[in-house]
Amino acid sequence: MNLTKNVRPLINKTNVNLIRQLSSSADSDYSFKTLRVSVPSEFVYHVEFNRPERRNAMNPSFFSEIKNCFEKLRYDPDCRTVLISGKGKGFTAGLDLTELSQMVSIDQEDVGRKGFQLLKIIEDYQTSLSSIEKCHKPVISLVHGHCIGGGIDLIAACDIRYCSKDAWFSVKEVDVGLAADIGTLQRFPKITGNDSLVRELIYTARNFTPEEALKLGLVSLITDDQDSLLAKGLETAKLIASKSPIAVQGSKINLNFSRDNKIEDSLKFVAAWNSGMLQSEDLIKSAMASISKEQPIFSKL
Ligand SMILES: CCC/C=C/C=C/C(=O)SCCNC(=O)CCNC(=O)[C@H](O)C(C)(C)COP(=O)(O)OP(=O)(O)OC[C@H]1O[C@@H](n2cnc3c(N)ncnc32)[C@H](O)[C@@H]1OP(=O)(O)O
Repeated sequence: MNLTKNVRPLINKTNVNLIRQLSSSADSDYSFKTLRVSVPSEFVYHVEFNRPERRNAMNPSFFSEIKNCFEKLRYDPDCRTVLISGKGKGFTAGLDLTELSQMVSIDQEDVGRKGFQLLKIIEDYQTSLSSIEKCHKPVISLVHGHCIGGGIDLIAACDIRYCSKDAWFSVKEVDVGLAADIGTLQRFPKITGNDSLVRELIYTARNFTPEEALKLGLVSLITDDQDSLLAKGLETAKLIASKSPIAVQGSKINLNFSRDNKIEDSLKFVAAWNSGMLQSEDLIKSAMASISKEQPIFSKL
């Protein structure tokens, strides 16, 4: 028996365009210069890099807007999950290279003072990308075309990564004369668990393919094209958004804690966490819905 025969696909190519048309822009709190934020479905936010003419290169406005955007999303009760993608030919070309030359030509004679100014810039950029990891809502990055340098730093701070067949990746920092300093060296090895290949990719800065990214565990899905990438991302986001926000956001917070701490400490953390959260109405609601096979409706969080 063909079990899928009578199941209508949630999303297909034709209604991807419909999704684009229907997705309403987020309210004015989310208006930015380098990002476009929309709401393609209830509780699902879509953050799109919006400098296609510069291949979505990451300039100072981009870093400050990413931080503002994800700090807002963190506590926005209308948001339960976030999609990130790039407008135009690719995801992002990484650091805006015109910035790099400005950064090193800081108007200070003294090397120590120059160093402290650079320290602030690096810390600000780190804080910007860490705001994605600190956002309580699961963040799904959707990579098409190029994902270079700072792009790897950024997707490494996301929860889930999908890409399309045309994607290509490069940890490019060594080629521009620096050790990556805003997350790749810290997060990428922990995501992939293949120290040898990770080091090869970092030291050589060579391009790598979606297949290699899949084998590494950097991405968990490759789609045929950008439309199906968006469709698949939205499908996963909608599924996550239909679950208890207490359970999903608690899971993200505990996964991140466990990654950075010992098992014994993480067990203590989740025990303390759940001694509060198990008292939530979401627990009974979810359990009852499982028995009655009905779709539960959860209050905003
Ligand atoms: C404290 C800081 C920590 C952060 C460190 C991060 C480091 C990094 O990210 S290292 C990686 C830097 N990026 C690169 O090396 C990529 C450079 N760009 C490219 O290789 C190509 O442009 C690309 C493959 C992305 C796209 O190629 P395509 O043929 O499609 O387009 P182009 O004609 O090359 O580019 C179109 C215009 O965009 C400008 N542009 C592209 N990338 C950047 C960039 N990274 N920074 C600034 N501007 C960029 C390019 O100059 C073109 O502009 P125009 O000629 O005025 O049209």
